[in-house]
Amino acid sequence: MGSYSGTCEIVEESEEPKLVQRSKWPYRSHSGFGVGEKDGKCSFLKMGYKDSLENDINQLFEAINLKGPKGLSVSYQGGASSSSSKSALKKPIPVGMPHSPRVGGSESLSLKQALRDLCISKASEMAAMKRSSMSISSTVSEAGRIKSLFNSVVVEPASGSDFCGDENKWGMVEVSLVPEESKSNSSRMITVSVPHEAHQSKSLNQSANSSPRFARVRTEISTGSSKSTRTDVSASVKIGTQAPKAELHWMEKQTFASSPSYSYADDNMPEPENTVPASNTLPEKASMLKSGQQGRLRAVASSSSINGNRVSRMARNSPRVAKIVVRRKSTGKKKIKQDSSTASCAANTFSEVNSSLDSSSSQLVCQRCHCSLKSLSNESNQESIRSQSAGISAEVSSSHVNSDVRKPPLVENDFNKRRASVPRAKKSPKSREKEHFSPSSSSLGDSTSTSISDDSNLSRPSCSNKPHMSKDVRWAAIRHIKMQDGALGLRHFNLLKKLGFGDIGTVYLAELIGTNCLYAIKVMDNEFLARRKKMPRAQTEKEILRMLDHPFLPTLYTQFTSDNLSCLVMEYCPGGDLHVLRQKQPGRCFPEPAARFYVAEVLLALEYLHMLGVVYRDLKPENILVREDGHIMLSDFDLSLRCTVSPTLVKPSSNMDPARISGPCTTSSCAEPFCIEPPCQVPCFSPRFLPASAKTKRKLRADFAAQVRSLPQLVAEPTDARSNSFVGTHEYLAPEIIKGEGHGAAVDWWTFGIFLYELLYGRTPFKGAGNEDTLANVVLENLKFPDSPLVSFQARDLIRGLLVKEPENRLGTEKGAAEIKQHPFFEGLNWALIRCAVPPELPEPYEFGVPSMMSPEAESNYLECKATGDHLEFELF
Ligand SMILES: Nc1ncnc2c1ncn2[C@@H]1O[C@H](COP(=O)(O)OP(=O)(O)OP(=O)(O)O)[C@@H](O)[C@H]1O
Repeated sequence: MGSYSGTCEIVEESEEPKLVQRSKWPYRSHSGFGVGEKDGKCSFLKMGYKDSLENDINQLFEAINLKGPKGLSVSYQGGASSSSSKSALKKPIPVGMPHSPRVGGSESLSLKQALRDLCISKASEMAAMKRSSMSISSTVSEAGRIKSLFNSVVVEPASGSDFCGDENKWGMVEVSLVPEESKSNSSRMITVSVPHEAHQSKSLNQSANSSPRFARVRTEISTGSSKSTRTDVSASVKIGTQAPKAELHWMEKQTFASSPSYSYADDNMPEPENTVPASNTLPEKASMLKSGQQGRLRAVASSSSINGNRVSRMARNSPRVAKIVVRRKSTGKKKIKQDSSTASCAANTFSEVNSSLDSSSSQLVCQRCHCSLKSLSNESNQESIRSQSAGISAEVSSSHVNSDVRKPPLVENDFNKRRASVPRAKKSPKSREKEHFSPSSSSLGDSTSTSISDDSNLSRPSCSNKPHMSKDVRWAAIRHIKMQDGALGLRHFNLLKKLGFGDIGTVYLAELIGTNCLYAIKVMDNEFLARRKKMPRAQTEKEILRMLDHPFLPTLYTQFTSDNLSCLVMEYCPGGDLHVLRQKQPGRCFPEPAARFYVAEVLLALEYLHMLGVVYRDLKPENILVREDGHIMLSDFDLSLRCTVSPTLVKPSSNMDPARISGPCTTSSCAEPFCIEPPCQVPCFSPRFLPASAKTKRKLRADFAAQVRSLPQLVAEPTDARSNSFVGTHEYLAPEIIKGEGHGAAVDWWTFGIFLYELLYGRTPFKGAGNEDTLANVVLENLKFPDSPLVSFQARDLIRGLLVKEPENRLGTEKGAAEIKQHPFFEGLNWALIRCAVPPELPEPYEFGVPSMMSPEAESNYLECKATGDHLEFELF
C-alpha cells in the first residue's frame, strides 16, 4: 500500500473466514513494522508502489464482485483481518498515522476509469459505505486518543517472547515507558495509544480481559539509579494480529509514588506474567528522566490515600496526556513493610529535615545516652511532615514526580523497628509495666479500652493534641525515653519528694532520669482503690486529665501502670496551693486585685471544663495550684461529674434579678466604683474623684455592658446535669447537694462564690463549729460579710449573686461562665490575655526546682505503699 505508514481500509464485513484470508493487504505501522496474519509471525513487507496499487485494485475488484452489500465496515486496521469476531470488526482499530487512500495520480487512465466505473456501478455499496463513514468520524476521535497514548508507550518484546506469535505466552510483551529520545532510537518499538480518561481505560480493561491476546505493559519511572520511584502499571494491549482492532487494558500495579526512593510490591496484586524484573528495567531511561528529560508517561498520584480505599493516579504525557485513575485498596502499609530501603531512605530524608531544623531548636541533652532531644517545635514540624505522608493524599505532579517528595510515615516504622528490637530484658525484672496512652481524646471510655499501644502514642503524640503545651520540652523528654526503652515506668523516674496525698493517691515530685525534667506523679495503688471502692474516682480523674488542654488545667504527659500502681505523670506546679499561699498573706487573705486575678483564671478553667461536660464540684483553695510563672492550675478531678452538653442559645430573661446584673453602684447617685454612699453600703478603699471624661467613659461602658447582657447568649455549658451524690468539702457544699435535691453545673458557681469569699475574707461564710453546723448554716443561714477586711461592692455583689441558695436563681446557672464574666467585678479584665497578665506577687520566693533534701542521683528508688486508715502512704527508701 505504498510507502505511507498507516492505512485507511474499507473492508467488507464478512463472517466468512475464506474471504478474509484472501485479503492479504499488507499494512504498516508508522514505525515500519508489518504484521502478517496467517502464522501470527511478524512479517516485514515492502512492496513497490505500482505492485501495491495493482494489488489493491485487484483486491478491490475481488471484494466488490464477491460480496454483496451485506454491510461495509471501515477499519483503520492494525493487522490483517481476522475472522474471529464479528463484533470486533465493528470497532475501528486505531493506527497512529494519517489515513488516505493510496490511489495516486500517475496511474494509467484505464485504471482510473475502471475504478470510477466501479464506483458508480456500486452506488449501493457506497451508500452503505457512507453510513459506515459516519461511524468512522465518530471513532476517529477515540482513535486519536488511543493513538496518542499508543505513541507514548513503546512496546518492546519481552525477552523470549515474540511480539506476534508466542501463543504459549498469549502474545505477552513488555511495554516500557521511555523518554522520547529512546523511542526514536529504537527500531523495534511500536507505539500504543492509551485513552486519556479513566473510565475509558476501565472499559478497555473489560474488553481486554475477554481478548485472548494482549500485551502487558509495565511502566517504570526511575529517578535515579540508586533511588528509584517505580510505578508499575500493568497494561494489556491487544495487538491486532488476529482481530482487526487493538484493545488496551490498563491496570495499575502500584500506586505509590510519594517518594522517589520507593520500591514497592503489592501483595494483593497478582504478579503479571512475563514482566521484566525490576532490575532489568531501563536504568538508562531512568537516568534520562533524572536529567530532566520528560518521559513519555509520567505518573501523577492525584489523590491517593494510604488509609482510605482510594488511590488515584494520573499519568501524564506531554504534550499528550494520559490520565489513569485507579481506585484500589490501601497500599501504604505495604510500601513500608516490603521495602526496607524505603524506610532507610526516608529516614535519611527526615534526618535532613531534622538537621535543617536543629539550629532553631532548643535542645535537651539526655544525660544517659548523650543524645539530644529536640524541642517540640521540631517534633511538631516533623509531625506535620509525617501526617502529610501518612495521609498520602499524595499528588505528585508530572513535572515533579522526581523531586516533589511525599515523605512516608517512616519515622513510626523506624521507631517500631527499634522498639521491636528493644529487649524486654531491659525492663526491670520485677516491674510489670503496662503503658497507657495519654492524649486528649474525645473518647470517654475506660482506660483499658482507650489505652493505646506505644506505637500509636508515638505516631500521634499527645502533644499534638495539646497545642498550648506543644513547645514543652517535657513532651520530648518523655517521647525520647519511650523511643529508647519502649515503654515508660516508675524505674525511669527519680522520686524526689512527696508533694501531698489525698483520698486516692499520693503525689510525688519526680525527675525523668537523665533529662532534668520535673513532673508530678500521682501514684495510686490499684488494689487499695479496688478494696476501698475508689476505682471509679481514679478512673474519672484519668479520663478527665486525658481530655484537658488548657493553660489553667494540668497537662497529663503520660500514664502507666507499674507493679499494680497506677501512675499519672502530670505537670509539676512548684508554687504550692492557694490555701497555703493564703495563709502566708498578711491577714491570711488576698488583696482584692490578687483575688480577682486568681478567681478569673479559675473561672476560665471552670468554663472550659463545663464545655467539655465536666462539672468540677470540688473547688477549694487546696485544689488551686500555682505554677512557676504565678498562674494557676486547677487540679484534682476525682470528684468531678461527667455529663453531656448541648449548646443552646439563651435569650435574656426580662425578670432577671437586678442583683445579678447590677453595675457599679447602680442604685446610688454616685458613679464611683468604690464610693461610700449609703445605698452601696460598703466603705470604699480610697475615695477618688474622677474627671468628667472618665465618668462619661465609665457610663458608656456600663451602658455597653447592659446592652451586651441583653443579647442572646450561646451557652455551651451543662445546664441540666443532675447528680444526687453527696460530694465536696463541707464548707463548700452547695445547698442543693446538702438537701439531696439533685444538682448540676450550678454547684460550681456556688463553690466559686465560697472560693472568692475565702480568698477575700480568709474564711468561708457558713463555717460552723463542726461539719453538721456548717451544713446547717449553708442551708439555713443568710450570707453575711464581715466588716473587715474591706471588700469592694462589686466583689460582694458578685459573691451575693453566686451564693444564692436556689440554684435556678444563681448567677451563672442560666448562661454559664459568660454571665459571671460580665459582672462588674471583672470590668476591664482582658479575658483572652489574662494568661499573659502579670500574676500577683508571691509573698516569698518559692524554692523552684529540685529540693536539696533528696538526691537526684538516687537511681534506685523504691516505693513503699502503706495504707493508714483511708490514706495511702508511699515512702521512698
Ligand atoms: N501537679 C502538682 N504539682 C504540685 N503538687 C501537686 C500536684 N498535684 C497534686 N499536688 C499536691 O499533692 C496533694 C494531693 O494531690 P491530690 O489532691 O490530687 O490527691 P487526691 O488523692 O486526689 O486528693 P483528694 O483527696 O482531694 O482527692 C495536693 O494537695 C497538692 O499539694
